[in-house]
Amino acid sequence: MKIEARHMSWGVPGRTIVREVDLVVHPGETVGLIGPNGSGKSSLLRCLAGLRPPTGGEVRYDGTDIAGWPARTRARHVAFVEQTADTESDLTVGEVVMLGRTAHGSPWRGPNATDRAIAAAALDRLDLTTLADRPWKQLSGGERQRTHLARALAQRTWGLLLDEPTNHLDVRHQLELLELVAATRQTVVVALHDLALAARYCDRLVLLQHGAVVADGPAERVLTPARLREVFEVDADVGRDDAGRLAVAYRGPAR
Ligand SMILES: Nc1ncnc2c1ncn2[C@@H]1O[C@H](COP(=O)(O)OP(=O)(O)OP(=O)(O)O)[C@@H](O)[C@H]1O
Repeated sequence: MKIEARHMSWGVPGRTIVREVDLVVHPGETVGLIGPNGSGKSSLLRCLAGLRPPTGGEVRYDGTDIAGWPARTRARHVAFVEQTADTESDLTVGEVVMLGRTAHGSPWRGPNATDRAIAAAALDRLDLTTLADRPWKQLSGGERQRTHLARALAQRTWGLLLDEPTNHLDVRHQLELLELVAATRQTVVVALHDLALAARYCDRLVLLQHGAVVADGPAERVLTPARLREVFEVDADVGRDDAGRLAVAYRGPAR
């Protein structure tokens, strides 16, 4: 599925937060959304998910403007894992993952055998099978984050939008999650703070500054020392490690 923003803006009264973004994410592509705190990554993802109607321009799925689409229709196209998740629910991990099937079933019946099999596979993929019966609110931050990704996978959509999915994860789970994301045939937009991981696992990087796209392309073109200084306000060396992967070494905050 192709996900597109066309001259898309979003804001609150008196303030434009996402500015005339033009973005095309091709079917199967993994695009990394990077930018400093407050640059508009979460806001843009919420617009792409259809949770915030743009104040200008359009969001399109496979060329169709999604304005006015019911939530259930959107949920059959795109799964969204937000940065902050509710902690008050009494559901078990398995039940949270089963929520991913809601958009596919009839509201008058519970999950069927197919739903159960899909949810079990998603739990297994995120290494959560042994936690399936645990109350979700008792989990650690990283376990909760993996549960939300499992819920999103159980949704079986062609689009996947992820807002900093690695921020609570230990190193092994970060790498496993990003390998999974990079390997999926889904169209993915993932906001990431770790620039080296973004460079390694994404096909392309889109850099936001003050709500506008200031660079869009392969990591080696986007992550230049000059741009890291200008946008992230850090002095950094960008090179290649022994395996040929892009490496970013920070010297410190720009002075
Ligand atoms: N509903 C809102 N009302 C007012 N301001 C908002 C609203 N949502 C976001 N903002 C502001 O818009 C800016 C962009 O926020 P957003 O969360 O999109 O940034 P971000 O790039 O995801 O940041 P971070 O890296 O810190 O998660 C911030 O200054 C934020 O305070």
